[in-house]
Amino acid sequence: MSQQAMKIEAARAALEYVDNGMRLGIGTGSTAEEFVKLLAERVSEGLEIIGVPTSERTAKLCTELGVPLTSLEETPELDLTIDGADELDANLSLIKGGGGALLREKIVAFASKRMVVIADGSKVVDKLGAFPLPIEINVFGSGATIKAIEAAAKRLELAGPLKIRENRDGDEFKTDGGHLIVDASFGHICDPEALSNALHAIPGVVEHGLFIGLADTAVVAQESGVEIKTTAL
Ligand SMILES: O=C(CO)[C@H](O)[C@H](O)COP(=O)(O)O
Repeated sequence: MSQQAMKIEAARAALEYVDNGMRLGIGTGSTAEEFVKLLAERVSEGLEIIGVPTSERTAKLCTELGVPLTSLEETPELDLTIDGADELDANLSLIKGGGGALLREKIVAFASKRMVVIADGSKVVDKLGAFPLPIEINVFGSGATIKAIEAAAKRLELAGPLKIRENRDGDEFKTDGGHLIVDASFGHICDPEALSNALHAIPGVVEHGLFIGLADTAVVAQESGVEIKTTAL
């Protein structure tokens, strides 16, 4: 099965968690897009849900496909968020933000009673960190913030290149909120919680892509079929 086919299988299996009347957080990325397409089919057949998109990109796709949308201003509490991930470990701690939507994704997941992650098997790791950790930073003072991130990482015995993300045309990538993304190639992160706390202590860091204690279920598509991973909340 191709990776794309596995993404579709994970997205399809995640539909099982969606009930009529739910207020849904809707993720960003290629796996989440497969979920939106399948969700739109169910909506056209009569499923009644309302969704909060985690990016402008997801909002556009939902609107094109007829998935009804709301905002966290109108609907501040959600029943379920379904979203992809760049990496997930056995505790269902995640690295997210490969698509640059980590801030809205984290706000939406935090506003949800549950978060279900959809992924193909390549995203499952023993230790987080082979995928560079996306860190969203304010444009103001970005140089000082990057220095502070380096220093915080050093205190945790982490090191590695920090790279400001660029668009295909070589310009600085800007998030939907107008911030920069720094991709931090720290390698294996032995204590994700300590790194999370250290990054949150830096004023210029808006948010980071470590999602700890947010996901309770992962729907992972492998060659052999779909596997459900859960964590006791
Ligand atoms: O965090 C994300 C976007 O910010 C995505 O969920 C993550 O990058 C996974 O994307 P894909 O499903 O395309 O592999």
